[in-house]
Amino acid sequence: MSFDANSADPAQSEEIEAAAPEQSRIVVKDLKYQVSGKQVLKGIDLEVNPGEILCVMGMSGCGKTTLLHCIGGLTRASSGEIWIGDSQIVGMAEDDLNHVRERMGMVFQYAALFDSLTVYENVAFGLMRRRRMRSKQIREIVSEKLALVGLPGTESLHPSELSGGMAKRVGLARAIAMAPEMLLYDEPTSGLDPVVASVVDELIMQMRDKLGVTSIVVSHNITSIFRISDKIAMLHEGEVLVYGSPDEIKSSKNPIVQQFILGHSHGPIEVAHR
Ligand SMILES: Nc1ncnc2c1ncn2[C@@H]1O[C@H](COP(=O)(O)OP(=O)(O)OP(=O)(O)O)[C@@H](O)[C@H]1O
Repeated sequence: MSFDANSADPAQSEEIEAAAPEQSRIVVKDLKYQVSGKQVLKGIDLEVNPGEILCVMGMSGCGKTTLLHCIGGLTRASSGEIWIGDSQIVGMAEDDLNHVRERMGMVFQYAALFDSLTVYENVAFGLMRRRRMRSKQIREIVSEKLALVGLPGTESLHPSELSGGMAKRVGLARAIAMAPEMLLYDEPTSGLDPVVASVVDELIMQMRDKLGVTSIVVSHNITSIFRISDKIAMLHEGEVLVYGSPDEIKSSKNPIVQQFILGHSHGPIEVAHR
């Protein structure tokens, strides 16, 4: 599978070139989220440099998805700051937040496709709503993105005809069709066999390497995390337990970190060096 950034739609390429890299820096300061009397996020501090991949790992229920949804503007944090470039989105008015959301793509844990729509209509959904594009142009983008995720020619299928892995990849095609500056992934490889998981890993890295996309990936997949990340944060009970490069995390002396890595790894951990 290959990806040719030059073959991307010209309108999209212009948009990417126009986007200042600093505008895709993500900074989280003392972020708190409380719901039903429970303090889910207890003061998170994180930073993702433009064009880097941050992987967020941690035990089930530690707050990873909540953090991702706060950053993506889907969940309103209780307090603290989230900077997307020079926009601080905690407490931001809905209209302004919509503009920031348009710069981010979300890949959801369960694909979140519309069951009544075809694959084509699912991937084209955002393009038809947000851009004044000719239908020929939309068809070309959809076909290009489906090929990119390894699903060429699946336009006419319905979600019920897709395997879980295919549905995830359609979800990814839908997110990248919008040429986002930032991509937020929730468990992009869960439920996928190792071969398809490594294809998804490659795609995430291609989005960084070819298009400079800034990414946050919530994952339990240790092999994948150490393969793709520039930085890793481990959350524990709503707090950042450790944050650093893959090498730093791998050599952390923290027993919770070591236990998590060993318990979730299915072989030797390879740290990729760019
Ligand atoms: N709207 C909500 N109402 C009540 N509890 C919530 C809500 N949102 C999150 N929580 C609670 O916050 C905690 C963290 O949830 P979250 O989904 O962020 O965890 P996670 O680390 O992503 O877990 P997993 O790895 O299992 O997906 C959980 O205990 C969850 O039940």
